[in-house]
Amino acid sequence: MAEAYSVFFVSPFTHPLSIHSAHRRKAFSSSWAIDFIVLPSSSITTKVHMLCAAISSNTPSPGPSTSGKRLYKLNPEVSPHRAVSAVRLLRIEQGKAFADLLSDKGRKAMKNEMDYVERTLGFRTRDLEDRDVRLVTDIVGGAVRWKRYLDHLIMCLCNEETTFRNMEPLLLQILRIGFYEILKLGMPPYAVVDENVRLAKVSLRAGAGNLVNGVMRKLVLVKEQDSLPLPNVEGDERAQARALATINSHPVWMVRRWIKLLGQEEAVELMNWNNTDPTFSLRVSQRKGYTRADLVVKLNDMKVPHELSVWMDDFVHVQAGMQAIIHAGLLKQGLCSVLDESAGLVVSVVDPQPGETIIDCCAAPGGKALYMASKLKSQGTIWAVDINKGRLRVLKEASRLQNLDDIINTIHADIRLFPVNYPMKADKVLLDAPCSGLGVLSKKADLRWNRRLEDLMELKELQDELLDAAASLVKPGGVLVYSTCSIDPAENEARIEAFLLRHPEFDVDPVHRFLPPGFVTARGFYKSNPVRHSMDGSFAARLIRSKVCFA
Ligand SMILES: C[S@@+](CC[C@H](N)C(=O)[O-])C[C@H]1O[C@@H](n2cnc3c(N)ncnc32)[C@H](O)[C@@H]1O
Repeated sequence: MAEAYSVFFVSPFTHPLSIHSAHRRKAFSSSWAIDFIVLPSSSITTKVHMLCAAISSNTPSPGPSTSGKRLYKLNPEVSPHRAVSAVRLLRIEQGKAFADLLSDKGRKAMKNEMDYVERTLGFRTRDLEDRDVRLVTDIVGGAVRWKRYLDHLIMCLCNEETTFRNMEPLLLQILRIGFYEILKLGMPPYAVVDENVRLAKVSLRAGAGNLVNGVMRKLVLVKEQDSLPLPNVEGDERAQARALATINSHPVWMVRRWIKLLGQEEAVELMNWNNTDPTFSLRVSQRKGYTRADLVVKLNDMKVPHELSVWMDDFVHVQAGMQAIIHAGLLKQGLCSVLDESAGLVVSVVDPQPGETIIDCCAAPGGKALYMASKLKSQGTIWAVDINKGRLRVLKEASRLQNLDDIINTIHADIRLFPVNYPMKADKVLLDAPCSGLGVLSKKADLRWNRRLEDLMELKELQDELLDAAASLVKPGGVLVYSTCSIDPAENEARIEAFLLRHPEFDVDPVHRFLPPGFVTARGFYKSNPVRHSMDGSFAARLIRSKVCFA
């Protein structure tokens, strides 16, 4: 069993070596601070305790001490990425964290992660290095995406179904991590088993370690024999959907819906896309006098693998290395921003022109508002409205960073009440509506598990209300663009057809002249397909308000 380590504070008046000499072989100096030493708990003899007590009355007890230093329990035998991943997965399951990119966050966030480890597991590990952060990002994102698949295998390999059903949450996370590392990351199986057994033992108890050992060794065996217990895709439509949902780790309702809408082959391709590691696009901030060629030079210097967007002149597609981009400060300096190409194409549909007034009805955190503002070339105004104050603050800060704050005005409001309080009309109105996000499941690992079929129905009502409000802000002859990051027709085409019935003063303006042909539907709407276009799934309809007054 792994040994727990304790960190002892050494009085500034006593040299740590005096404790080293008291316990010569097993003690080593803490890497955090020169006034701490680390000792295996089992070797903390009375002699050491006495020595510690003698050298300083400041020796801290667990928790904050009067000297401001704390007694940490360090476990250097548990790998930091594994402890952090287990605790983060636990917090995601409890609804206390998102499975977002950990590598986006700075050092402070990493320290927070270790604080959670200490609070949850009762010890800290050594600090996370960059490599560990990347591993945590991969493991947390992957274990969340593959949850249904992993749980199915864990359940099959437990002796009793009840063992799985009654499994304590932390133990389940440890098994998910181990299964994911072996099955999807291809890590050396026996090393993974050993490490996960150790984590279960030190964070729970010996019996938990034995269970992890038994279940994971069975996994290694069935994997070697190429006989993973996965369901066959057979039976009626519901049974097939259930099997595909397990194999591809998605909720059954989504699979059934996609098979109905797209057919089985395309539904499986879509699930494969959702399960791949997300890639990102960067938009160059031309307002800062920066060109795509400048950005490419920087990315080459940083050895970040990238490709020029084939669809838009100011976009670069990045396969990996977001951490390096963030650390280099490119986003903070406002030289570029993260924006998926599919969102950029929505702005192409709006086609902002210098001198125009544009209302962005659901603007925060501002990806599209900022891009639209940069296209106005210092002439025109964007009214960026959003109901969420915090997200609006992010938009405001980004507009300042990108020198666009002379164009963008932020307004905190519910767009449904906005026309009453701000009786204005604009040349163009963009409604980027709240939606299910079914087009961005590769980027948002946990979203699939938080969505229900009923959400689509509830969102429809909100989308209709927002559309009615947005329509009243369009001047005669002006343009209304409705967009979502969903691939579901109920939130897209169906909303527009229902809107046109309620608003005969609007007509569809087909988007052919703004987009490459592969993105335009027969009805003249914009639609990106994750599998076909290797970007998020988005939708937009461009509608023109008649110049004639309707009664
Ligand atoms: C899809 S996001 C918008 C993304 C944004 N257009 C961008 O490009 O970054 C939807 C936004 O709608 C906002 N929202 C939801 N209900 C709203 C309402 N009644 N009035 C105004 N904004 C609302 C949410 O706060 C959220 O920021």
